[in-house]
Amino acid sequence: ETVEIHTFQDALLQLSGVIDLDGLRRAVEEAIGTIIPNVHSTAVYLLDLDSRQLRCHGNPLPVLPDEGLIQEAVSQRQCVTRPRPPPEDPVCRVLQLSQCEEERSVICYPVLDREGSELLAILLISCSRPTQLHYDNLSLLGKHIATCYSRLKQVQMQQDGAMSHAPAHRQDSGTIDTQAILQLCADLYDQDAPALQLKVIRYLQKVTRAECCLLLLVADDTAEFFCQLIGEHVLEEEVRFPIDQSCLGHVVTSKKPVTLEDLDSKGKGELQSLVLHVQLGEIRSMLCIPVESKAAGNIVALACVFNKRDRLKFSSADESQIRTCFTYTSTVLTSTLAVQKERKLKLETQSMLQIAKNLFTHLDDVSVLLREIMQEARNLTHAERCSLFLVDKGRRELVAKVFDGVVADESENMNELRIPIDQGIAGHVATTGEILNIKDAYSHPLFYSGVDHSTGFRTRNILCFPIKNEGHDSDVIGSFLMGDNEEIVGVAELCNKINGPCFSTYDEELAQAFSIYCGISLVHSLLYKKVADAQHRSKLSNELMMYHMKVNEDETARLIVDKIPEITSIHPDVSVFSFTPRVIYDDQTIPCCLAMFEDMGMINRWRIHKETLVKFVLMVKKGYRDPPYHNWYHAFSVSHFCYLLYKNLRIDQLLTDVELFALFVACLCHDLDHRGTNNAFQVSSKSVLAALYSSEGSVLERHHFAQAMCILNTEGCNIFENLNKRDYEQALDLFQEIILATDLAHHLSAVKDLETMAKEGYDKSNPRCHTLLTCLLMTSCDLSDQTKGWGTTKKIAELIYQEFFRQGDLEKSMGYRPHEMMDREKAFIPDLQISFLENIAMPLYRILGDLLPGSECVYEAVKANRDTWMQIRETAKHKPITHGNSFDFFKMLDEDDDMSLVNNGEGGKVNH
Ligand SMILES: Nc1nc2c(ncn2[C@@H]2O[C@@H]3COP(=O)(O)O[C@H]3[C@H]2O)c(=O)[nH]1
Ligand SMILES: [Zn+2]
Repeated sequence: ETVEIHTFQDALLQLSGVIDLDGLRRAVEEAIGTIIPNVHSTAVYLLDLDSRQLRCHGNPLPVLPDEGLIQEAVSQRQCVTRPRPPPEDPVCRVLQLSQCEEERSVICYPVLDREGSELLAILLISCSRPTQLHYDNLSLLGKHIATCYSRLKQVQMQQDGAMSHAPAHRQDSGTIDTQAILQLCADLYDQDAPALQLKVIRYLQKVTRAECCLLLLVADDTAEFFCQLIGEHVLEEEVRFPIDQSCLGHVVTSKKPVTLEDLDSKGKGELQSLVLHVQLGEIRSMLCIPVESKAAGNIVALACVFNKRDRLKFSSADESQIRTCFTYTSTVLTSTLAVQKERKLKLETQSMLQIAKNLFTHLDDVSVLLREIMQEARNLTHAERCSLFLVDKGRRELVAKVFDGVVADESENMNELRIPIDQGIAGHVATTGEILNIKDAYSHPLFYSGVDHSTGFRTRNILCFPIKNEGHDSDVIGSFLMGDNEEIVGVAELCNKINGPCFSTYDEELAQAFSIYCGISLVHSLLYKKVADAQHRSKLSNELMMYHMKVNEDETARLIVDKIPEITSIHPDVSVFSFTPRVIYDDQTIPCCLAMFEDMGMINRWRIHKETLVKFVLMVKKGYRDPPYHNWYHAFSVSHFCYLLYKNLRIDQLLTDVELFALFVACLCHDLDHRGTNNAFQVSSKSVLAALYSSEGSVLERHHFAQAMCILNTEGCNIFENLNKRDYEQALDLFQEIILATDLAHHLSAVKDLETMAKEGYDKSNPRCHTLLTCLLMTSCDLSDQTKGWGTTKKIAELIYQEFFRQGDLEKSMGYRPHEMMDREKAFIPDLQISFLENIAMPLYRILGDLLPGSECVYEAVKANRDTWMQIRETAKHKPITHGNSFDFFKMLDEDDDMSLVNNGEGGKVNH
């Protein structure tokens, strides 16, 4: 697209250089070729200046035929397009169309003069499928043709006049040499504005016999003069200065010429310094003529000629020479300048894009990013050096991050360059937020030459600009608050303009744009670093944890090699509800877990590698700490109860495979890394876990889940790894949901719904029923110690209260008053247990019994334990508690074990 636009622009520029109708015709034909890529043939008829006929030199029909399609367009004075004109239409002959080329359209485009009255040209084009863009470009071309045509007409009229009134080749400065000016026009084909101006300047120097000519161009947008050449000397960097501060400024408004005599000494001085670049010597004479744009009527440039040769003064003849010259050249000049401006803009946009690209590619390294940005800034503004300081809010200092284009090495913090925030030029910019463009550093009151003295560098001029953070969290980086959300995060300094006297307003604009990019990049990069750091830290702590959880390699190897035992070989009663897994020895718990996975068909169903499973279960076991109750034995017995449900109640017919799998794995993991204190304690003691999770509730349960995920994410431990994507996502979601449901608070909030479900019956097609049932089963597993014989129940109560009282003691030491249940001075265990069983456990297993016939015995076992507690309460009433320690109660119970009343023969066997 852009390539086409450029060639079209070039084609239009060609138009301004033509000097006769044939040239115009050729240029137009070429332009049409760039507008419409698939043009087949064209014919351009132009109004002949002498015969006043529309003619096309070299065409089979040199005079425009007045019939058919052409006649239509001419009479309507509008563009006409026909898909397939009949062969007898003369347009076919003009365009040399044969009948076979049927898919071609013919465009007949009339070009009118600028007033819209006279027909100047007819463009005939045969092409396939023209688009709106083509028509728009044709209309643009038409306007250029009209301009060019009127210019040619004027040239011819003057030529005729010159021919008849004056000898053609006299180099007298009083007469206009039309041949020379025509030659100049023909030469103005350059696309490069300085080259073009050079030709005009040489011409003017010659015809006015001036030693030097200067073109001051007007930049409307910034109200500046700019100048790309002085005499024949092309400047490396254009010179710019404000129009209203120049002695020639009023020429722009008055549109009247000015001579040296009209200027005061200050004005003369200004001009003298302007021509310093060329060896001109003292200015003796000068003539300045405003150049007016033909289109808009505003002043587009000033042409100044200096020092007429032979010590003469410039005359009105010189004035008319200059004016005539610009009659023909101003259009070309302005359009070339416009093209050049566009190019410069394009370059700027490209470098900005480059920076934006850098912003993303170097986001991970702030120092590289800063260096890249500053280098780009330095290149664009042609600065010798660049530095960047960041604000250290705490110390109220500026810290050099990039100095003289070199990134400050972070390891050499000792030599870090720091300056007070309110000193020097950088300090001023940092505190005021203003951009400073200092033309002469040593004469500036804020400049501190100390750095120059120590580095040996000589600072001439400085462009210093602030870097602002707009609308970001100021905690991210140390920034200096300016009020109104505007913060200064740093200061950038560019030193010594390379190819010019000082930094221009154009450089200031660039700096402004850079400032924004720098701000965005910095803030984002630092944010990124913060996030990346946090990620690293969490990864590190995870690694550390996993390192300490490292399982015994011999044990792992043995378990992998050994066959998974038959579940019944663990214990013959392993599948009956009354069996308590706590009688299984510690070294048999892992084989038992493997056997349960195997017996439930999960290893096969989920394609779990034996090695992975072994590692996983070992890691889980290691993931438990050793508080009295919430230890690995708890997790193991909870999982065993899940196995019992599967074996005795056929829950696999109510739940999906994934749900069952997730439930069993959740049982194993549900209390991982329990610290023997409850959720309330985490919050009141402001533990790290509370800091992480208290806003979402179920603090411990969230931690148990997070720990479980750490294990799953450990190399070679993910037992879910072979699930397909859908099952995998579902399994993890369920896994989380079930672990979170082990918070008794969650269970209590669901009791109503559970009772309703028990009454209405389980609906396998209702997802809510699935959720409720899995939660119910999970809680049933969690409290399953209560479903065993008295010996277990008694032992568990001992463990639980040991844990509870430890928490109570801790709370007391921290100055809090513990809950009665956790206060060894206040708790009355039989009451508490009866209350727990009646309010929580019995209703729970009641619902289970109602939903799943076959679990009635479970409820009955809980009830029996409750009854035993009631009997004990009666006996205990007659025995006072010693030393105010409730825990001594268990000593008393043990002594009473002889009383066959409470001994069902299991008591002595429970190990854990
Ligand atoms: N008072 C009392 N609470 C129990 C008993 N068994 C389990 N719990 C509580 O029930 C909770 C179930 O979830 P947790 O394992 O996190 O913590 C458990 C204990 O707080 C018990 O025998 N007595
Ligand atoms: Zn538990």
